[in-house]
Amino acid sequence: PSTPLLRGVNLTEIESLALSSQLNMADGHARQELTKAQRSIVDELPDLFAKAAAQPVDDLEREAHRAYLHLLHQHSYPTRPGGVLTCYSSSVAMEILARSLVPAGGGPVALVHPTFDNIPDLLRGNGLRLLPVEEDVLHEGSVSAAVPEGVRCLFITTPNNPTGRVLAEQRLAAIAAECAARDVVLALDTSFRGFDTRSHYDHYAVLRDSGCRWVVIEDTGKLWATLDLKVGLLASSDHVGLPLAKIHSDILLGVSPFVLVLVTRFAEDAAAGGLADLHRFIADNRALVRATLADVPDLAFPDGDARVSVERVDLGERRCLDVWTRLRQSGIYVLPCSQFHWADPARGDHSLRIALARVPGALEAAVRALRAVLLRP
Ligand SMILES: N=C(N)NC[C@@H](O)CC(=O)C(=O)O
Repeated sequence: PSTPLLRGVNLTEIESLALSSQLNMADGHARQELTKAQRSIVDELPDLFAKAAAQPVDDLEREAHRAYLHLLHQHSYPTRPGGVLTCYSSSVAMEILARSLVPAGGGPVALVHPTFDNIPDLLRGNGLRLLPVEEDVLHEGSVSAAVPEGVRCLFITTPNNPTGRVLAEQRLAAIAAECAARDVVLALDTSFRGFDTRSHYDHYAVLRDSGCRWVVIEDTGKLWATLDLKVGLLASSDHVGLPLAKIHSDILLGVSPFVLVLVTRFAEDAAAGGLADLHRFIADNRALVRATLADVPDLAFPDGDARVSVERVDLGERRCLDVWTRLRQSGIYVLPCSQFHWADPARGDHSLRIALARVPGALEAAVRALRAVLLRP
């Protein structure tokens, strides 16, 4: 049986246990130090606050969309009114999408497997049935297998969490064409795309050219240590045929213009070299984890070319719950992977996920403690 003690507990509940720990390597939020350039943005906050108060919020929203999406080379995003809805977080955007799919009727939602469990939880919480689509089926092989028969929507997290796997441009085009032919809504969660330049081809141009009905969820919250001051973006095709704007209005009037201005400034700094620096920072932290654990027997890193801000560790015969529990006794937190395998949790019972957007010193201390636990029988 899967890790019984964590049965019925979701990943976010496990992450919340770690929130006050100095050695929290659990959640995928950005908790590294601010760079010098980012600190100077924070020093400007009083002026940014005044700017946010003075300018029309429509302008600030358009500026934030453009700064963030152009940073990631997404030049063809929809600019029509309501084409990109701004939310407090990507999970709020996810909830709006899930609710909008319900009246559409039709079959289940096909969802990439594994992926972060709040996605299946939000979909199921709205009464939708789910069909898992394994990453290998999604990324390779016949396109018709990637779009199961009778589904109303195909939902893909790319880059995926926790694997970091990125949907290639040609594959996206092929899947989008299949969805167009079968009138299946294609939904992408691209929350981790900031870390991986392989996901910086213009997804919106590919989706637009395919003619399919599509939705994309973006998240500014994973990249910069802005204390979760962030926005989620809910972009959609003009013929998506889902009541996204209506449900969005049920949930919020709008996000804080102050957060919009902050996101714009961080995105501008990222475009001026900050994003490349962040990529190097995450790569160095990934190398630190792998070097520190290099001499531990019966251990592997299954996502060899991952670039996202998390790293999965395959524990061999060891059970993730045992390791997680022993680490927690020292106030150190990582994330067990069972719940990522939302359709078959046992497949995650022998792996952990380590957050990489952390202060290197803290990360090293946590991974050294993990090494000690793994070396002790
Ligand atoms: N709404 C939720 N559940 N938020 C948690 C999520 O942001 C954590 C995450 O995505 C990760 O740890 O990979």
